[in-house]
Amino acid sequence: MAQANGQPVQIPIIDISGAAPESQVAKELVDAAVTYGFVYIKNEGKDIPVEVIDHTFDLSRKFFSSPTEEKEKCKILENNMGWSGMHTETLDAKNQRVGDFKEAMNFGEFLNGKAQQILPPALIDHENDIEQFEDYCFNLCMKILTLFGIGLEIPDSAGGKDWFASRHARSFGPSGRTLRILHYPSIPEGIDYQPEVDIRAGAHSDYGSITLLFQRPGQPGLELLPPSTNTRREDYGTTKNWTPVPVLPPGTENDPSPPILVNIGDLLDHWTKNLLKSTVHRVVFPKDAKKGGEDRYSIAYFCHPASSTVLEAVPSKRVQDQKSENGEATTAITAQEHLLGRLKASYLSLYRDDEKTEKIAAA
Ligand SMILES: O=C(O)CCC(=O)C(=O)O
Ligand SMILES: [Fe+2]
Repeated sequence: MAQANGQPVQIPIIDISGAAPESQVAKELVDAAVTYGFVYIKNEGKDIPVEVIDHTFDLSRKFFSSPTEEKEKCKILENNMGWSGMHTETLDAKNQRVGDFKEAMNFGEFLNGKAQQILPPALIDHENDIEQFEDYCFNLCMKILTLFGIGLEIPDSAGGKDWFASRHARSFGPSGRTLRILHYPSIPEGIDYQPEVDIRAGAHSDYGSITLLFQRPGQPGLELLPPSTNTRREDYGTTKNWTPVPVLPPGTENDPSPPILVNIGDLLDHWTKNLLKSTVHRVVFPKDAKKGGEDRYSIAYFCHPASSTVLEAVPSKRVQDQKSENGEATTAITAQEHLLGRLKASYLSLYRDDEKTEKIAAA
């Protein structure tokens, strides 16, 4: 396993399919979230059928190989839905020379099975499939959030195991939930590629409560900074603490599909007073990238509580015993305020004025 600061980093692989007692699984999940902010969920197709995942990757390939003029028709808007082309995002502007070597397509929430955005020609006939995949992801997130309720020992009198999950329920209204397909091309011939500064997705942490990440065998590139290394942002470009996150960690090589990675986002980190860690990660080119190599495709599902959720104190002793970063009680803001704060910090030019901010909030 890869080393960071001399310490082996071994992200746990957890089977949540019911083979092990729930309380044990919940404890392992919380421990992984506290130590690494990342955990692998063993994937034997019980929560999301393997063919559904494979089909979504097929659709992703179909979309990204469609003509640019078609993709332009669904260009990303201030509501965070749509297509963003190569180099349009720069996730770690301090340490990057050019924008990310990636293109992505964001799907916002579906309403009664219908997308609330323009779908590109390549996907227009697959609205149901995409909605079905989104639904599987949502249900898996609810299961994981329930396990967090158990693992953090929220008393039944305070809402118990449903405490987190219920605040994510669709019936509570809109949320920042986003399904994102990503394509990282291999390096085109003749480009002035500089491995020290050119990166597929710059260092960042995710914004929501939890993220699901689907990867493909033979398409590595994800790396994380273990929270224990306390790496400073200004050192992201040079630090040796970056640790590869393999697509197929030992023991999963023969599974029907790679494990699904789950990572904690900034909102859940904030909500739990930094007990569960929102870990910085990035996507790099393979070491021999100059020789071409495979394109990388991944799918991320960013789960958020309902926008109106007040991020009040979590009724868990373990969370309450946690000192806030500034030593004071965390002010209760809403999920929506939290997301807007993070979006504004990252995409200042896009969220320049309050009018746009309100549009996003209403989305
Ligand atoms: O593509 C990946 O493996 C990671 C993507 C990611 O971190 C993100 O979109 O937030
Ligand atoms: Fe991410």
